[in-house]
Order: sequence, then C-alpha cells, then structure tokens
Amino acid sequence: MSVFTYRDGTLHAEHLDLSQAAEQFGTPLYVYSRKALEQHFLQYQQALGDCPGMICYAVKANSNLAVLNVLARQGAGFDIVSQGELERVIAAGGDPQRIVFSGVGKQAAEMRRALELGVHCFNVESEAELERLSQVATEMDCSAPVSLRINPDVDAQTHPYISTGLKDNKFGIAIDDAVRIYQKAAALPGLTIKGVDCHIGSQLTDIAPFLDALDRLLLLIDELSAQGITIEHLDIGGGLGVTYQDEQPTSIGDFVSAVKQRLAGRSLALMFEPGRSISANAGVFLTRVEYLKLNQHKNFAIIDGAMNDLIRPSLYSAWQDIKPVAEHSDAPARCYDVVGPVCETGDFLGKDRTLAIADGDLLAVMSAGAYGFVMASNYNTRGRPAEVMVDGDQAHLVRQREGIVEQFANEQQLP
Ligand SMILES: Cc1ncc(COP(=O)(O)O)c(C=O)c1O
Ligand SMILES: N[C@@H](CCCC[NH3+])C(=O)O
Repeated sequence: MSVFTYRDGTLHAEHLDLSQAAEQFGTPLYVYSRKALEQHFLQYQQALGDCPGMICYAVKANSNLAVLNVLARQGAGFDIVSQGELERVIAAGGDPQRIVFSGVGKQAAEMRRALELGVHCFNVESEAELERLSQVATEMDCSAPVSLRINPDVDAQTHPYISTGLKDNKFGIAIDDAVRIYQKAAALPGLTIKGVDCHIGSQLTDIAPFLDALDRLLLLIDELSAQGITIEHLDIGGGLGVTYQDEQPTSIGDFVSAVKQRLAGRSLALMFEPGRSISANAGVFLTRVEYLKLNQHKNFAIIDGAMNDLIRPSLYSAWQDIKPVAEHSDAPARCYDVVGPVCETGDFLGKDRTLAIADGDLLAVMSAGAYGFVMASNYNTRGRPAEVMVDGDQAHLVRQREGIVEQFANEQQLP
C-alpha cells in the first residue's frame, strides 16, 4: 500500500499535502517518505526472521544521509561501492561491522579505510583485486574478511545496462575460475574467507534468475567444502524490481522466503543487498510546469525539472508515472511529451502522457526514490534539487538545493 495517495484532491506523502511541500521548499524537489522506507526495510527484516544474516541496503540507490539514518536506526547493514559511500554510512550512524564493500575498482586507499573501520566483508571482484587486498591488509598487519563475487553467467532478463551476471559483463569472477581463486585466497596472507557473493542485475521482476544463480552458488559452496574451504555466508545481492508501470514483481516476502527455502538445512548466513526495492517507491520528484507548447503535431509540457535531475527516462528509456499533484485542473486533457529545459532532445521525463494541466501546475514523477538524486548532475550549469523527508505530516529539509553560484567556488582561473 503506497504512502503516496490522493486525499481531498491533492497528492499526499503520508499526511502531508505535496503542494505544501513544493510551496515551502520550491521545485524541482525530491520528497522521501520515512514510513515507506521503514516499511520496505521491515518487509525484508521480517521475511529473514530468525535466519542468521543481514539486510545490507545498497547505498548507491539513494545515499541521502537522512535516508541512511532511517535505515541505520532499524538495524540495517549497508552495501557500499566507494569510500564516499563508506563515509556517508558512518556519518549517518551506520555500523561499520554491518558494511559489505562491493565494486570492481576498489583503490588501495579505499581498502585501507575500510579495514581501519572494520567492515564486515569485501566482495572481491577479480584476482588482481584479491592480490591487492592481501597486500594492503598484510601491510596493515590485519586480515581482510572476503567473499568472492561470482559471475554465474545467468541472464537476469532486465535492461542490458543494468544486467551484471552475464559472462560478457565486467562484474565478478567467472564461476569456472572460482574454485581456483578461492584456493588462492586461502593461501594468500592477510585474507580470511567468509562468504560467496553474487549480484546478477537490477529491476528483476521474476525470481527465476535469482534461483538459477543460487543453485550455481550452492554447487560451488559444496565443491569448496570438499576442498576444505568453509563458507559462512551467502550474499545473493540486490536486484528485486519494483512496479513503475504495470510490472508485477515478486514481493519482498516471497523473494526472501524462496531464497531461504533453497538454503534450508545448510548452516549458512544469508545476506541481501537491496536498493531499489527499499527506496524507489519511497520517493517522488516534484516539478512545476513552466510552459505548455502546443505545436501542430506535438504538445510539450516544459517543466522545471530535467534529465540532469532524474536521468532514468533519458538513459534507459525508463517509464515513470507522472501525476498532477492537484486533481482538479479545468484544463483540457491532451497528450504531452514532458520535457525539461536542458539542451538535449533526450531531455524528457515522460513521452506521450495524457494530462489535464495548465502552466504553473505541479507534477509528481513517481517511484523516484532510487537512482534519482544520486544520478543527478550539474549539466547545463543547473543546481541539483533539494531533498526533503516526510515524517507523518511534517517535511524536513534533508539536503539544500545547490546554488548555481557556488558551483564554481572551487575552480580557479589561470594565473
Ligand atoms: C553489487 C550490487 N549490490 C546491490 C545493488 C542494488 O541493486 P538494486 O537497487 O537493484 O536492489 C547493485 C545495483 O544493481 C549492485 O551493483
Ligand atoms: N541506475 C540504474 C540501476 C543501476 C543498478 C546499480 N548496479 C537504474 O536506475 O535503474
């Protein structure tokens, strides 16, 4: 049940009228719901139940400090891919011992910082990275907890840009090389083998590819055990999809239960790294109509938000629902391309949308809480939007709008 619902003719986030938030904080604006974040996390936590393991929220989906803090307070772990994400988790009150460090290109300095803080595990993605981690940990006179991220060569049946578990993708260690590289990990100094990890892609609506990957990982774990290498945890990654339009993804509860069932009888802790399924439908992007441009063949609603604020439609042709915040407009319904002010033909948030709108109307782009603000840029020297968190009937500013003047404060002219 969504926390974004119409009440008295206007779209609300929990108990807050979104037109009030737009008045108070200006547009474009990201709005997140604390309640929705908590509910989604709780669904994972409850489904995991007393099975040992951890839900490590994928920080890349939405790294706002208030979002991380809401999840940290619920006992979330975190999946990070950079020192920047690591520092944000710590600043938001996250527990370093509940952090897993993923990513194909970890630098030595990032490894050092993660070892200093004592992260739970490094998800190592190549033999070269394993050697570097062994060297860094040895120099620091400690042992790095490791999992190898396995590329199981499974088709996640998602957009090619966000499929990560095929042998043509840059991610992970080919499953055929896994035993050899685990043996190497066991032999190298400064490493402690903890787990097996995989992440096959994002926005998966069917769980069959997860289960295929899982079966391959379980065979690998058996083979490792036969070689005397004990695995404590299995990390199945993130990737569960959400409803943007009419997708019907497996529910969080059914997904976790299906994975748990496959593991029954084994003494393995179970880890998940969900991003989108926690934050996407906990956020909306508010934008105002600047102009309506009615051409002979095409109508455009020109808005104050753009591809630099929310790039998913431009980058992946992703469809996100666009709703007028006030239902009442007397304007005639017309078919519009909803476009921003950026100088790119690809700058659109929606195409061929039937909307009854007038200049100045407020629109909400739905399901914008994941891979929204985090992918925003300053293209066209636009400041990035503010972010607010709704808690009941209150909205708290959790990141200020970026002023366009400060954008060049760190730059120098040639002497
Ligand atoms: C290693 C890793 N873990 C977790 C995630 C989170 O994925 P999602 O937001 O689809 O749950 C990603 C992104 O796809 C990822 O690359
Ligand atoms: N940015 C992508 C998801 C990337 C997943 C990260 N590995 C999206 O918006 O759908």
